Amino acid sequence: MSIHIQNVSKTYGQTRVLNNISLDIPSGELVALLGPSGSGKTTLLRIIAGLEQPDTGRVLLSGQDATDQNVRDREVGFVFQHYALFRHMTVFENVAFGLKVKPRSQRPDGLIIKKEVQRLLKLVQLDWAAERYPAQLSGGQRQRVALARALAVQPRVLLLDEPFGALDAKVREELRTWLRRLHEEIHVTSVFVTHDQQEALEVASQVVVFNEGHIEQVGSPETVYDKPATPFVYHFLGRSNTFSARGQNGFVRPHEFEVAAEPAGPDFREGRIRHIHLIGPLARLEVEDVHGESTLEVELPRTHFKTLGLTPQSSLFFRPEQLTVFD
Ligand SMILES: Nc1ncnc2c1ncn2[C@@H]1O[C@H](COP(=O)(O)OP(=O)(O)OP(=O)(O)O)[C@@H](O)[C@H]1O
Repeated sequence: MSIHIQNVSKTYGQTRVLNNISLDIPSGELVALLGPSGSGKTTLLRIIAGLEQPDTGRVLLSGQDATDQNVRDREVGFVFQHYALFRHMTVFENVAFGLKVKPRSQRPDGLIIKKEVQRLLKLVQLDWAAERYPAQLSGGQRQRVALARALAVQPRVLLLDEPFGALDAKVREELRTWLRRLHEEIHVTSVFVTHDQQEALEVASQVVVFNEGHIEQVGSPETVYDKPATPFVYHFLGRSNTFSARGQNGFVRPHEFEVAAEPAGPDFREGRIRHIHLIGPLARLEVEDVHGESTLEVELPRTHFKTLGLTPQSSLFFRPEQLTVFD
């Protein structure tokens, strides 16, 4: 199902939370709403769901105006950060819930419900846990149950609000890959809210970057990272240094420096290493620009770092491989 947001604004008290937002989400996409805390992502998600009304503007689902449509009639599935599973019900009963509470005329019979729940539990790789209670599962497993439960009613769109927000880093990473694969399998239009750049870039087919109630840029993960439309997008998507070269002011990412232990050419600058952080396969260096009086962050593969034989206080020669300049 496609989603069209047209000129949506929303104000709470004195605060304009969404400022004339327009956004088209084609059917079958997996879209990330990415932005800092308070930028309006959740509010937009709730407006798409029908849990919140926009002050102005419209929401079209499959081309039909749904602005005044009830939540129940929109056929959306919801997954929140804090898995709101029923604690007194087994995993099976949790997933079956949405089907069992349907009006009698639409309710599938018991055997069909059973088959459907088994299919969904297989899809989220939890068929072995059907008889367990939520308390007997890990956080990541509970989120997968929540997803299976949301899918049970065959939503036309799946809305996820920081679905992995409460989980630890390793589990988050596993679930990202898992969500992307699941989406490839079921292809339901999905929108998820995150403030984690890595998560958005890894999982989504399209990323929508929010800032203070407006959209800064919409594009594929490659586009928003490689061709940021604004300085805000550039800074939000990764670490950056302010840099001037040949009379131009711009930005350089820490990994975009060419580095050497000796002067290696006329446009190399000299710096002094202040700190060395070894982070897994990377070496992150804090480097004081000898002439510029600024501190820069320089990142290079740890193997390369080793071959240079650098120590704290050594000199380092560097030049940007590219300078990103905004007009
Ligand atoms: N029901 C409400 N009443 C009043 N203010 C609200 C309400 N809901 C949200 N806000 C305010 O609207 C702004 C945007 O909130 P929203 O939850 O959409 O942001 P967000 O980008 O999703 O942030 P986060 O990542 O922290 O959830 C915030 O300043 C928030 O305090």
